[in-house]
Amino acid sequence: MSASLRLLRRALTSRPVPRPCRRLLSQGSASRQHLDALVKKDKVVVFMKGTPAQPMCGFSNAVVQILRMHGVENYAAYNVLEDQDLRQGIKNYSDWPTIPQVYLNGEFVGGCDILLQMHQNGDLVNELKKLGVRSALLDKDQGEDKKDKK
Ligand SMILES: N[C@@H](CCC(=O)N[C@@H](CS)C(=O)NCC(=O)O)C(=O)O
Ligand code: FES
Repeated sequence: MSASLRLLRRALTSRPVPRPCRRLLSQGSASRQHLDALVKKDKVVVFMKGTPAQPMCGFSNAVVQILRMHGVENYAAYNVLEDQDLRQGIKNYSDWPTIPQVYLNGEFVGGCDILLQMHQNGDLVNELKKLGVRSALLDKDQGEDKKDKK
């Protein structure tokens, strides 16, 4: 049987093509390409419920407050409550099941528990420093160091 006949027979006899996997083929706000661009566009990116000015969930609020403690106010925040494709898409993208999600320099860092841990163990100050994002806490520590040395 010729190759083209074989293809034709397969097309006629095969079962219906399954629905495309949304995770791989989703378009628009949930496509991997779009999300890749979003997380890389800004040094600090947060996917959250609500906005930094009006968080709609305690977990998202915790991330906003931790960043605020570090003097980080000027970051890209995306409200997943306004876009259900984005809400699911970002979970698929990071393979992390919950919101909020924090990205530093295009890298997924974690949700509010991880950010809190990084805040407590000093990793967040260091990461922000590496990114060239000034941390108010770092400034404060250095100010206190200088005072101590006087
Ligand atoms: N322990 C999590 C708390 C976040 C969490 O549990 N988020 C839930 C409730 S807001 C969530 O995103 N559920 C799925 C959804 O709402 O899409 C963290 O560290 O970020
Ligand atoms: S919206 Fe209910 S716990 Fe976040």
